[in-house]
Amino acid sequence: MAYRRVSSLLSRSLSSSPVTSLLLLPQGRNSSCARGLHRFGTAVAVEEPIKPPVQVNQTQLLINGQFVDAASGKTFPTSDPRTGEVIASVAEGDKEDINRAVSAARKAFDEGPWPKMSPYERSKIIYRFADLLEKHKDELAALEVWDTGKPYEQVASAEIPTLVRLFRYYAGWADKIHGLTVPADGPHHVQVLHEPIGVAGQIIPWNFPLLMYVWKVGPALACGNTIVLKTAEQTPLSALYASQLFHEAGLPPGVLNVISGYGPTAGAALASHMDVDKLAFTGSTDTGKIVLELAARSNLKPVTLELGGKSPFIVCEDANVDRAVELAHFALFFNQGQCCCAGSRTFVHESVYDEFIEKAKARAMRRVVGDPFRKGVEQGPQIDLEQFEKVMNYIKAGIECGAILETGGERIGSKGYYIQPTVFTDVKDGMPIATDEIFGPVQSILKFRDVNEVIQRANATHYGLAAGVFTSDIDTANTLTRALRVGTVWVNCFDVFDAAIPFGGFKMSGHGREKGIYSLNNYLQVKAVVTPLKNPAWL
Ligand SMILES: NC(=O)c1ccc[n+]([C@@H]2O[C@H](COP(=O)([O-])OP(=O)(O)OC[C@H]3O[C@@H](n4cnc5c(N)ncnc54)[C@H](O)[C@@H]3O)[C@@H](O)[C@H]2O)c1
Repeated sequence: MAYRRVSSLLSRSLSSSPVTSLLLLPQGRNSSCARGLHRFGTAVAVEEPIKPPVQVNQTQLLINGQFVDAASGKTFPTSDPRTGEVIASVAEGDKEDINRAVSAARKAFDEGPWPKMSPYERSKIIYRFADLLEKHKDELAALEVWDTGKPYEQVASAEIPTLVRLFRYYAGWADKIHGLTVPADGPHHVQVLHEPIGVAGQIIPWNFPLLMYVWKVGPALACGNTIVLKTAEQTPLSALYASQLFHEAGLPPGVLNVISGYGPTAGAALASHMDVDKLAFTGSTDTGKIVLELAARSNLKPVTLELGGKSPFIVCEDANVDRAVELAHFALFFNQGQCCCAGSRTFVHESVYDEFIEKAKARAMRRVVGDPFRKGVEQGPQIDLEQFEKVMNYIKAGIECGAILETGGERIGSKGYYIQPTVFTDVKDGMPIATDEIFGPVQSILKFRDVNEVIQRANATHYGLAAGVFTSDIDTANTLTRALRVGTVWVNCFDVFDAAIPFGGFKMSGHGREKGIYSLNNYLQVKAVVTPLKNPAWL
């Protein structure tokens, strides 16, 4: 996912010349290669990794305002996706640590001061935290890049500013949340109070550790809740660093507890905890089903789910092909293809198909892959060996199913998890690369004939997270935006994320919406208070 800043980076790249002059182009391209036989050489990824300009200072669990070891004393490694080498050993939270964190959050909720504090005081603490994030943006960006492998420029110029903006957005909400009075039949005064829901359990994935952190923590704290957050085991570092800053900003102990650890232990303990009042989960659809069941089998806590996707990106016949190619490329390859809303089914109208695929292939071959700390790099490594192997298996499946491998398809180097930007054409709807979430730099291009056909094919999936529509015809745009069964449609743009725009899925892409005014409802209880009136309701 990206943000306004990413879109502005993109608009810049759309209007500027291609990045062929940058270093780190994939080497060894053979211009005489026939379709399907292009090979990227060893390239940049094998160079000596750049030393990250930051130290890891915080690896313990955050419980009740203190950094502590896991009760078991266990640790687990977090690794550098550029090399697979260990960055740090991190305290491994499990059920007992979740219990400790939930009781700290419970006490902080029941006894205060956070939910009982004036909303303006809460707002000021969140604003102070946003200022501290800005002050420490370089360390934060470096930690995020080291732990995730995403390009430094993306994190520094898009993700951190978005993180700060989102916390300011939620700081602004804190003192504007209020209930209603409603008219009732008869002499009754009816107030509808919007109260914090209580202790929020939150589980986040590894693809956007800091942005998932603010999507969860921002609205929950603005509404006056307390939190136990379980980070992804692949990327525990940035949330610990940020949460330390939150306490420097004045967050009371116990309000935000952060547990690093694995899903089936720490995550499952949180989802099934009897004292957690609400669960918010972002991750895969399979794990979403598990946590929903755990929530139901324990205390029926309400659950919001932000899950996977297989989003269509539809290029219509009237499209400016150059712009469509660039946008479709961005929609898929951004963040190494590791986006829940990646435009991973590129539907192209038959009248522009041939031109589109030649240009899409050329664009993928120009993609700059390398050490994410190096300036100008567009694509770093995949997050870990498991994801790397998953993506490589999908590439193999694409070839075996008869799709045409236009470019890419191989690992770059022998260290770390770099994969060549890969483009398949002649993809058919039933192929695994057209049905499954690959979560990697693999573009699948499908041909279509008319709008009704592409609507039916685009909707023929269990997912419903997002879609891109590229057309200059207002009627086509209106038809598609209404017909597509997804939570977000981007028309002639993609990955435009803004604090105020709700995000979430139809169908098996999830329940509920994050960001915007809708995200507050996830963290509020509605209480009706009815008192008799001596006089009629309206005098
Ligand atoms: N819709 C969105 O907003 C959005 C955003 C980002 C990522 N995602 C999705 O996330 C997935 C990638 O992330 P991932 O591989 O980390 O997903 P994942 O489901 O494997 O893990 C997500 C989180 O769930 C935890 N978890 C795993 N098993 C668990 C269990 N049994 N009980 C409780 N918690 C458990 C993990 O430790 C991690 O913190 C993709 O499918 C992607 O589409 C969705």
